[in-house]
Amino acid sequence: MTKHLIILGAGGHGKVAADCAALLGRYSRISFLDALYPQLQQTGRWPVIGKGEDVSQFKQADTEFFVAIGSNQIRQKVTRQLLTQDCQLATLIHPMAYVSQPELIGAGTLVCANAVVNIDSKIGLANIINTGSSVDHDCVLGDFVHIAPGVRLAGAVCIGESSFIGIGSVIIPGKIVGSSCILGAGSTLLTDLADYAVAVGSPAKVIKQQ
Ligand SMILES: CC(=O)SCCNC(=O)CCNC(=O)[C@H](O)C(C)(C)COP(=O)(O)OP(=O)(O)OC[C@H]1O[C@@H](n2cnc3c(N)ncnc32)[C@H](O)[C@@H]1OP(=O)(O)O
Repeated sequence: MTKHLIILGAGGHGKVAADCAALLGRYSRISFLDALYPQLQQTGRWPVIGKGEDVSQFKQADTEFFVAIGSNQIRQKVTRQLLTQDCQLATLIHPMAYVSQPELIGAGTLVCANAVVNIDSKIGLANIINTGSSVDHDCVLGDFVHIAPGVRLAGAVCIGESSFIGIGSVIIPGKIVGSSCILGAGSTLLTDLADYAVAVGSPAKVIKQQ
């Protein structure tokens, strides 16, 4: 337990990531970088030690980084910047989550408490599989996807890059959601969604294109 975890983004989602990381017992230190530093010195029980642009200053052989930014677009940008700088990304799977094949979870992803990722489901880079959500068998999630708390993805659902599936929504088996889509809170998706669609309701209807 000698590694230092540095989390970018000291908001609520960052604290959830730190709480998960602390339970894993892999890290001797957990710290944050945030744009509000130096005014912001602490979040939860963890120190804020610099700004996001200070990454190179803190990069050591024993350091892992985690991007805790809810916006899929900003998380994508910051994650790509870290990869360009050869930073090691942490993958955080809460000890109370069930993940059938951890090797199919992309780097930089957080799987929160009580989430389930069932057999043969593949999760891309820097996803958020939020609290109590389930991704059933044979799903394929692209990079930078956010599955909000309590979502239910049935078997063989595909979600394109940077799409957001809102809290408590449901997608029936085999449906395909394009890239950069938004499915509103509490929706039930019975059809495929084209790229950039925003859909809401039960059954979900497209209300606009992003
Ligand atoms: C731990 C965490 O907190 S993780 C974060 C979880 N957060 C979420 O899940 C947020 C989900 N967000 C939503 O559902 C939002 O309402 C969005 C993104 C779908 C739409 O937001 P906006 O683009 O601002 O749309 P807006 O609020 O203007 O609504 C547009 C119309 O869609 C309707 N609408 C919006 N969301 C929904 C919804 N979830 N279900 C049904 N109808 C909806 C509105 O009532 C409105 O209808 P009207 O035109 O007849 O008045």
